[in-house]
Amino acid sequence: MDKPNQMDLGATLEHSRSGLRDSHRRSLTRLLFTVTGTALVLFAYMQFLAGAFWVGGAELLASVVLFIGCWRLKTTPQLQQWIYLYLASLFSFFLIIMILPNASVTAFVWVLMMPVLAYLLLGKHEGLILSMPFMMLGCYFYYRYLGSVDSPQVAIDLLNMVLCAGLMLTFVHLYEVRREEAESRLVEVAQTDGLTGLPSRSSFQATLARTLAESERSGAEFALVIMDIDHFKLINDTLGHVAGDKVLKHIASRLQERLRATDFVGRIGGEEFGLILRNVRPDHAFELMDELRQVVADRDLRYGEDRIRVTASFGIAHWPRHGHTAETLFSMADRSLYKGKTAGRNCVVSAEAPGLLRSRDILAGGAA
Ligand SMILES: Nc1nc2c(ncn2[C@@H]2O[C@H](COP(=O)(O)OP(=O)(O)OP(=O)(O)O)[C@@H](O)[C@H]2O)c(=O)[nH]1
Repeated sequence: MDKPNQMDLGATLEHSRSGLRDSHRRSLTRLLFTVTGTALVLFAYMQFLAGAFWVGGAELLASVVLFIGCWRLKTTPQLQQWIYLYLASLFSFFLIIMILPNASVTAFVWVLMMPVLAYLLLGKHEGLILSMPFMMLGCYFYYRYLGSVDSPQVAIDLLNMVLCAGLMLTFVHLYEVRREEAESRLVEVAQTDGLTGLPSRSSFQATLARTLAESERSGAEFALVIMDIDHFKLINDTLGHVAGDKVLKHIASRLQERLRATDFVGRIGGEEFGLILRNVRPDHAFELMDELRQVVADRDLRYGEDRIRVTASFGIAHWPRHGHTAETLFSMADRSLYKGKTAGRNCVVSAEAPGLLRSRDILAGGAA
């Protein structure tokens, strides 16, 4: 049962990460548009002073487009297209100022800026694909600018440029690879419970929110279950916290073993687990959880000379019958769990209104 949970967690992580990336890239791109637009106004002014009216006019026009873009970038869904358009135009502009008849040698320093901008805004794959051809063209234009490579001094100049550009691209690429790895690791740690390896509370809540949104669209029913180990404090107090930790891991494995591929389980508190059972009717959810309750109660855990046997109580709330929001469903499931605890534990209670649907043991009056 590892796979479905990892898939769900992966999707949740990816969603939150891309959300972060999107807002970060949006503000970074807006900043770059503002800086480039302002710089172009200054360049246009100087071009007008120098009498190059058509170049100045073009730069002024480009700055107007950038300022409009800066405003549009706040909300546009076409962020990627804007970034591509910006980078391709900017890099082309760099190349044009390199091949102008009276080009300054300093124009070629922009070749080194290409990978920095492309990787910042597009990431490692698309950044590499976009910056590499422009950088190669920039180096070629530098070679043309130098004329024939007929002296060691000219060869050194060319080598300086090519080596510097190659190293810049390599280092920016390596940095981005390491940064992405570190980011993935960090998000994974934040979203996973360190003890059981199950998704953490925040990951569970994100999956619940996504499941709710999907169900609102498709109408597919689902159940939210809160499971709590009975008298867990007693295990800690009598056998120690190491034994308590082993029990938590043991329970996490049982839950993962028994659930279906479409279900989701996370550790939402100390000895509390949350389950999302998708596409399930209330009576089936109840039966499934009662089976699980039986499995937990029947399978004991070896701990040195001891054998630990635990039971758990389950509270179920069903969408849409018991609520439409995560808060309502949580509180309904919690209330059912509390009823189960006060009714003797080792039972499943569903938030069925107006009556109370309880597991067979409780109905028979024989809770363990
Ligand atoms: N070993 C261990 N214990 C934990 C962990 N997290 C919480 N606990 C303990 O879990 C216990 C929970 O106790 P209670 O909330 O009183 O619940 P309970 O003893 O299970 O009683 P009922 O829920 O009423 O059946 C506390 O003693 C916590 O210290 C953990 O990660 N490891």
